[in-house]
Amino acid sequence: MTSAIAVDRLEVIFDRFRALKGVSLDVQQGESFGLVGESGSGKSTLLRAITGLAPVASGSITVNGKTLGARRDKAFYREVQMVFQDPYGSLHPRQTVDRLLQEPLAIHGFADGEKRIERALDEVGLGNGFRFRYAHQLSGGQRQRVAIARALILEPSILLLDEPTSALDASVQAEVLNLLEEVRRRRKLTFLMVSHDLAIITHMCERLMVMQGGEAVENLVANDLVERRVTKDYTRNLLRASDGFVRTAPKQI
Ligand SMILES: Nc1ncnc2c1ncn2[C@@H]1O[C@H](COP(=O)(O)OP(=O)(O)OP(=O)(O)O)[C@@H](O)[C@H]1O
Repeated sequence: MTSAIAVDRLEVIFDRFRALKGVSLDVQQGESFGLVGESGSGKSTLLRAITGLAPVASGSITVNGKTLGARRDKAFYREVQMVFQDPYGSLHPRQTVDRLLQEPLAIHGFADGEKRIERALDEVGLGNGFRFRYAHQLSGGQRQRVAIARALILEPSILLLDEPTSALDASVQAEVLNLLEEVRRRRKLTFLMVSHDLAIITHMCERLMVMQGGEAVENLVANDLVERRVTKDYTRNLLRASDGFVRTAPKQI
């Protein structure tokens, strides 16, 4: 089967700083894959490199069988969409939900906007009643639902999720994670998801990669984390650091 995302020996260099030092990754179509690691390990940089927002020095990125060049074209954004951590920063507060959803449709020249907007709002559990509200009138969870609707409206096959719930309260977090999981099942999406919360990764992802200092430390299946079957001290320390995850995970998510 063609991989959804194949990253091969990717190097990202900011000025002289090597943020990614030859990282390789293979995510199957329909799979949910997690990236974990301490702050600064390069998780977001990897997502940003895939979307063309980080300076790739060498290596390759292949999406659904197509190796990407330096620029991302419109076709790429129909396949791959990103959801960011902060729904306050990623949505313009003085725009209506309708306007926020119209924007990608206009860029991509879709004629069936009405239908798509209704479907997307419905799918994220907001409904048409939210359509003419302003982003600043929404709660954090509602905003993140709008951000998800905006990502889905072009019907991508891959979502890159960068800490999509870490700015939300715990109860809202669980709702948004459940929504993402439902959407993934329904649309058979591929997820590549960054989280510092190992509980979230073990619940949402089938496999994961542990990163440190711009390198891959180890690749695991989610159950390895649950059963603490890890080979590297670094991963063991990550597990220890997120000790609460074992106690709270099963109920909350
Ligand atoms: N635009 C940039 N210019 C210079 N350095 C950058 C830039 N973006 C990221 N970096 C550096 O690259 C390294 C990796 O950053 P990245 O944001 O990918 O880490 P992360 O694992 O996602 O961390 P966090 O969990 O804190 O978000 C860090 O040392 C960061 O300072």
